[in-house]
Amino acid sequence: MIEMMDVTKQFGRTMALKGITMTIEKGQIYGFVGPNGAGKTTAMSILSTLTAPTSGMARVGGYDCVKNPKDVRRLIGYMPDFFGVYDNLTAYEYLDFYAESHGLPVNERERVIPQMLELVNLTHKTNDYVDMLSRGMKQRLGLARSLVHNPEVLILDEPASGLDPRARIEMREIVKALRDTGKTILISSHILPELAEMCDTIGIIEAGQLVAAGTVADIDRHMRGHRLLKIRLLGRQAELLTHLRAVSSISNVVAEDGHVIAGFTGTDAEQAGLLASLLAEGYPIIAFGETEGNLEDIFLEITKGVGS
Ligand SMILES: Nc1ncnc2c1ncn2[C@@H]1O[C@H](COP(=O)(O)OP(=O)(O)OP(=O)(O)O)[C@@H](O)[C@H]1O
Repeated sequence: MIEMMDVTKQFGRTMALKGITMTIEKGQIYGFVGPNGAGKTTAMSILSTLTAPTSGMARVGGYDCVKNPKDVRRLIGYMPDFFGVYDNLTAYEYLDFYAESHGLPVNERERVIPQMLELVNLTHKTNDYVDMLSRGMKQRLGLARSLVHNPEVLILDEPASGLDPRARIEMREIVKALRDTGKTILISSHILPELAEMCDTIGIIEAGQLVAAGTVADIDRHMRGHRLLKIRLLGRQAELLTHLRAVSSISNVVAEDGHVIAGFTGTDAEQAGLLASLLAEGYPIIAFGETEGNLEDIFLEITKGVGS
């Protein structure tokens, strides 16, 4: 349903995208995760036909985003990360304005808009002015706006940004409900565990490149052989940090909550050897093992903070 083939985008001297290739099947929910400036918004705005790629090809529903933008726009609902709202319109009028601009006739608008307001839990705000709504409500109204023409594909750029935990959960539940209606969804977020729960596939993007993509389990597998060791000891922590930083199979050594965490690329036997050597050096170790990589750890391991 969504395809990008070696897409690049250059803004002046900045290469915002350096060759992104990805496919999203119909009915899938795909999560883009990446640090600030990674290129998520740029990729989404290319798919939404608002930005032309410098090279490569982007298609939605088989239509080329550059050659057939009207066909693409009919198929997609785009919720940008920042969107203006009109101060002197009510929630109903706001949606009516967008529905009309999509060419929906009056009777259709009268049918659809209350449904959209209900979907995003804003029925009670139907006649309230948009600028009086809370941030979470405005985000939900923005989502409703992207849905008024019943698009098959949704492109949601950080729909939960700036929301409190309850509003995030509400937004997540709405996105899941939309997934259950069979829509294909591309969503970006910094909220990694939420994406893991919602998405079929996660793409980790950094400095304009897709550095890993697959199911959460795939990405985890990709990271095997790059396990995280967690060591707890009674003293000599600073000394251990220096010691580990000099070991070639170890990277990213940090002290965290009374533990030492280190990336390790060695084999099981080498891991056993490392423990034996640390004990032989007299380090007072009380726990030594691998930590379960959650999505947050995996993300931090894969991305090194380039370009953020
Ligand atoms: N219109 C533009 N003109 C110049 N540079 C741009 C423009 N839009 C984006 N960029 C640059 O392209 C890079 C990617 O930006 P983009 O907004 O796509 O990242 P992002 O992953 O969405 O980040 P964030 O999480 O902060 O929204 C950044 O270096 C940004 O400064």
